[in-house]
Amino acid sequence: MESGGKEHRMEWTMAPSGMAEAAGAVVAGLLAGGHEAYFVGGCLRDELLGRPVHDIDITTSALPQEVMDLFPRCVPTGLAHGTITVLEAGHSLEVTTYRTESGYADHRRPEHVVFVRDVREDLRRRDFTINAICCGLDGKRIDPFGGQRDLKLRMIRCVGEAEERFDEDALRMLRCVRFASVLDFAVAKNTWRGLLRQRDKLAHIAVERVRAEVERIVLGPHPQRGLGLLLRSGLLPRGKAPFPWTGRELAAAAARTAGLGHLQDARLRWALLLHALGSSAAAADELLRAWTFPGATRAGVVAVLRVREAWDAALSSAAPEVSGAGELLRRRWIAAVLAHGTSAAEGWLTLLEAAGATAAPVPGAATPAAAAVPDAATSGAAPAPNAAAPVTTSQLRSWAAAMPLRTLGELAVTGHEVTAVLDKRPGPWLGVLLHRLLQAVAAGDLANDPQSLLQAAQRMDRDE
Ligand SMILES: Nc1ccn([C@@H]2O[C@H](COP(=O)(O)OP(=O)(O)OP(=O)(O)O)[C@@H](O)[C@H]2O)c(=O)n1
Repeated sequence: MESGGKEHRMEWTMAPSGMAEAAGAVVAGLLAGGHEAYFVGGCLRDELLGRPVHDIDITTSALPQEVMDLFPRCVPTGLAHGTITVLEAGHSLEVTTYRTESGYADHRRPEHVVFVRDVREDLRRRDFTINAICCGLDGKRIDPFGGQRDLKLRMIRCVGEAEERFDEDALRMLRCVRFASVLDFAVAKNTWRGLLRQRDKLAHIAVERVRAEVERIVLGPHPQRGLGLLLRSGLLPRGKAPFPWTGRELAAAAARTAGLGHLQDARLRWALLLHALGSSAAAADELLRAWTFPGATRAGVVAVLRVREAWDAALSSAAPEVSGAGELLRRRWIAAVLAHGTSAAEGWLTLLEAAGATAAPVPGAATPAAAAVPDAATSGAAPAPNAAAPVTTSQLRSWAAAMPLRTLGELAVTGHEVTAVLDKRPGPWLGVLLHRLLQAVAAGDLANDPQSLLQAAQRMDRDE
């Protein structure tokens, strides 16, 4: 489709390269076909805010069939709701016919969609004023509900009656909290009141969709603000999603997670949150599964919490007054790194530092002398273990950095060589023995050469 957009005045500065041109070409094609067409929704909100634009949506007076006739390269992604995805210059652009909606029996999707001819009717059905602005190729905006004013005021406000908007689609309540959190906007009084009245209806929304919104809040730039709003909204405990905490527990956790926004790694944000909520690794695993998290994210979060549990157990077994407690802690830390991996161990230290930045109590830190305290200072060689001083995160990092190896594959002997020298058939004993060798080498007790390892294997087997 020809761009035909020489007089094109809508300037996109925040859209990925090529997307604005492709969207412009689609709008121009619709206009050339005798229809109305505008850029609409989140793309304009983000462009006006100077935030990255991810998709450019188009709204048009053309009926779905008319859109398909004009653009042969298209996919009828939501035909019943009037949405056609047009493929243009390598970009997918959603083109939706002006429509109104009614009869939201399940508080999720409209039962009836009526195609209309006036773009203002289409804007009226949208959730928030800041999402109900459209703009033509010529750069002229249509903004019947004061969306640009609300962008300036930094305000989330429903289009029309908030209660109605939330009743139509209960997910909009979480979108409201998400936009307020991510954009750091306030929520207009009437909108908030409507949300509080409708909050029970979130129970109608599928857990995946709830999770996706909560995820955007937790992983966004102002997670603390989002959590505070979630708490005040009372949305989550009423939702269908498994959410085992009381408001009081959530409030306590929110107070302990001020470092959340500083964590870059998504896995660590969830781990810190679950840590602050006092969730065990096993409970977190179950919860993240119920929340339909992808397996890799779940495993990453759980591994970090398992390091915490290993470290808690180490602290409670190594009372500072016991002689050699520092050395015991060093060995237990090394065992935790071996068992759960360097990345999870490093994640736990980063998390401790984020929690420590807010003076969060560290579970397991029963004896102040033996608590792991955040200490961002880098240090070179591992200092001599000293139980009389608190174990700092830099100390734990040094202990880990001094490990000569981390995996069984790095041992200078194979299982086959061990079974040969012991003249035994392989069995579960072999894994146990190899791990003991690994731990001994990692802790610096044993050299990683075949002779030392095979002698140690014979000793361990004898002492069995
Ligand atoms: N529950 C919803 C979801 C969307 N919309 C409307 O559809 C547009 C596009 O929705 P979507 O792509 O889901 O969200 P965006 O607003 O573009 O923002 P984001 O991508 O950040 O979710 C929104 O701007 C809004 O006008 C709505 O009214 N109600």
